[in-house]
Formats: sequence, C-alpha cells, structure tokens
Amino acid sequence: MTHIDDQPTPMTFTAAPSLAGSVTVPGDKSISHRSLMLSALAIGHSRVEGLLEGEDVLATAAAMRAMGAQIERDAEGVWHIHGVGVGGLLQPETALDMGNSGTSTRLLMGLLASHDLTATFVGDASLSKRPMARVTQPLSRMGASFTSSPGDRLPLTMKGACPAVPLDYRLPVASAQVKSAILLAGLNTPGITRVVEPIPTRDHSERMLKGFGADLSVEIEADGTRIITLVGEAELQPQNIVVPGDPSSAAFPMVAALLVPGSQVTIANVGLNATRAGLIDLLREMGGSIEVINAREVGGEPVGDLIVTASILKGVEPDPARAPSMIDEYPVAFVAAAFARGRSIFRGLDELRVKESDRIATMAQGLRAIGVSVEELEDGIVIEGSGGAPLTGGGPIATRLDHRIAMSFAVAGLVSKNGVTIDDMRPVATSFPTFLPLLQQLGGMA
Ligand SMILES: O=C(O)C1=C[C@@H](OP(=O)(O)O)[C@@H](O)[C@H](O)C1
Ligand SMILES: C=C(OP(=O)(O)O)C(=O)O
Repeated sequence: MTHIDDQPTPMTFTAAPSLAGSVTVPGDKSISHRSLMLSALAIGHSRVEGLLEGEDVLATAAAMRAMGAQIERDAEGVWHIHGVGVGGLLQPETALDMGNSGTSTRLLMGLLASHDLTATFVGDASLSKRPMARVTQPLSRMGASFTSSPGDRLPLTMKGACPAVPLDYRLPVASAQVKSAILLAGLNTPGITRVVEPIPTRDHSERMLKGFGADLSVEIEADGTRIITLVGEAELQPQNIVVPGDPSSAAFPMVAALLVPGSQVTIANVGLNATRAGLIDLLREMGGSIEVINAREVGGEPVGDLIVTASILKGVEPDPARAPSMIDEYPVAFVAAAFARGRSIFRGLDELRVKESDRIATMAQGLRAIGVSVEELEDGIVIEGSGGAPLTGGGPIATRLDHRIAMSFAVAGLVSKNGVTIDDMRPVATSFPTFLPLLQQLGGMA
C-alpha cells in the first residue's frame, strides 16, 4: 500500500486544558483481518459491521480479492464478502502488497501454505525489516517452500503445498500471529493440526474459527499452557460479524484522559477480551480511574464502555508475563510512566524490538528528546516519571513508520510545556484513521 500523500506530514501537539466527551474508536484490527480472511474461505455471503477501514485491513481485503473473494463495502459502511471455500483461493496475478501490516503478511502466509499456489509478498520499508522466519519455519514443515531476501525478510515468494502435512507445534515465541498462521494453514490440511501455547496470546483466531464452524478445541493445562487442536479439511459457514472497538486504539484517549488534569472521557464499545486487556490492569495499578459500564458481549467478544477520569499516577514495575495482553500498548504506557510519580521499570519486552519499529529504542530516543530521563535495557526500559509536572516537549520525534509511536507522542504533547512535534503522522492511517478528529472532539487539539 502506498500512502496517497508521498510527503511526511509533521504535526505539533500542545498542552490541552482538559479533555471531555464521549467517543468511539474504530473496529478491532486483529478481528477485522480475521473477519475478512475467514469470510473469504466460507462459501456464501458474510456480513461484517464495524470493520476497521485502516490501511492494514484494506491490504488484507485487497489480497483476498486478488485471490478470488468478492469483497464490497455498502453505503452504510457494512462489508459484504462472498467466499470461495476452504482450499478455493486462486493464484494471485501480481505480488500481494502488505503495506505496513505484519498481521496481514504472517496470517496470509499461513492461509496460503496449504493451497496449491505461488504468491509473492511485498511491503513498505518497515515491514521489509521484520522477521518472517517465525512463520516460514513452521510452515516449511507443513510442506510450503519460500524464497526470500537474506534473513527471511520481505520481499518473499512462497509456494504452498496441497495436500500439506499437519503440524504439532510448540510456539517458541509468544505470538498470536504465528499461532494463527499455523491454524489457518491447518484449515486446508488433512488430519489434526495442534499448537501448544505456553504463554497465552490473543485468542481471536480460536474464537472466530469456532464461530465459523471449524472443529477446534482448546485445552488448558494446570500451568496455563494452552493446547489448541484443529481438525483439518474444514468447511466454514458464512457469518454475520460485529467487530468491537479496538482496545489498542482506545489506549490513546484512555491514557490522554488520565494524564490531562481535569479530564473525564467516555470511550464506548471497547473490546475487553482478557487476552487484550493488560493496559487497563496496568493503568489501574498505577492509580488510574477507569470504570467499565454496560459490560456485554458483541460478536462473541466481551465489550464495555470505559469512563476514564484524570488521576495522579505512580510508577510501576509490571510483571513481564502481562506482555502479550498489552503488547501494542507499551509505547503509550511508557508515556503514562513518564508523567507518573517515581520510577517505572519495564522488562521482558524483547518482542517490542521487532514491531513496526524497534519500539524500545524509538521510545527511548523520543522520550529523551522531550526531556524525560530514561535508561534503555536490552529487554525493556527504565523511566523516571515527572510526578505530574508537564514534560518539557520538543521534537521532531522520529516515528520510523510506526503508528503507535506517532500516537503515543501526540498524547505526550497534551501534557507538555513546549509542545511535541511528530515528524510524520501518516502512519496513523494504518490502524486509527480517525485519531485526529477524535482528539479534536475531546478538546485535545484546536
Ligand atoms: O494476531 C494479531 O492480530 C496481532 C498480534 C500481535 O503480534 P505478534 O503476534 O507478533 O505478537 C500484535 O502485535 C499485532 O498488532 C496483532
Ligand atoms: C504490531 C502491530 O501490527 P502488525 O504486526 O500487524 O504490523 C501493531 O499494530 O502495533
């Protein structure tokens, strides 16, 4: 995916008096990708309401279309998908452009691994640096073959295997993308595919595969290890899906409302799946006031409305075991720590080094640039909080094609003396195209 505007879009965010109002965030990115992929594999008409219309999800939609699915958006913003059936994807005629999206790339590699076709994956400068061996290795054991630039990076061409060989795989890294890639490959594979997950990660694939009628079961051992078993050669039934609001996007107004004195903000319809809710637990431990009301279920996922009230926060030393449940929220959690009372020590975050940017290094550099005292660790960061005193500010912050970095420093700007300048806000369109209007609606920008 190429950005419409080829020039970087710098922006400065300045101190806000207080934030107020009620907002909704766009649909969950993980659930949106999976809705399109699974609907494309179900014969018949699926309907998806609340799909995230961000660049990452649109890259998935374009890829599924290129392989034969019919995907259309109607005037009301509802998406309609006519799928081709498990095993029915067609050879794409051109390279699949994954833009900035790791989820699209890794899940689609899984999906295609058990199809008799060849596909080339390309991506932007950020995605082309990210490791793919974590999926190409297990998928090779299922029979797929790959040719790539050195180090299993994009651009990469894969040849699927049909029939593929079922795999019994223990995840060496806590990654929902790797887990999902193997399960998706297992759909068109004869026999039983099994994934053993010692550290639980987001479980949207399991929930949704079951919802589409796949024969999938999950066993949880005494130590919390999850064993996921999928019967192959599945037949999926088309569904009506309602996508809840993305907790990873809600994280930005949530932290902003906690930090900007005098704020009270309601964020409605936020997904509260326990495998995603780590940031709420962390912010509450720091002293943040976050109330959940109207707890309910939407499309097989727990959802609620959040009332967030400005609070004095204190430093923390979170348990690294929490990492997968708030993996994409660390950058904005670091901003909360920078404004809290006392020191915060974050560890066990090696995975942050292989996201859209190296999120430990990018955050450490940016926080220093706005006057925060930080120490970068190999697997984390130590942050000295300002105790609620405004951050000095400055910039321009190098966002390195990373949407979460851009939005985190926008939040920091709201509690700064001199404002925070971001070098490029364009990446925000990958996951949260309505970020700026939402901030405006809350009174966070003129
Ligand atoms: O499965 C998913 O939808 C995702 C899994 C996570 O990646 P990892 O599996 O690499 O941890 C997360 O960072 C990403 O934004 C979305
Ligand atoms: C890591 C992320 O996404 P992806 O891996 O899909 O690029 C993210 O959205 O923070």
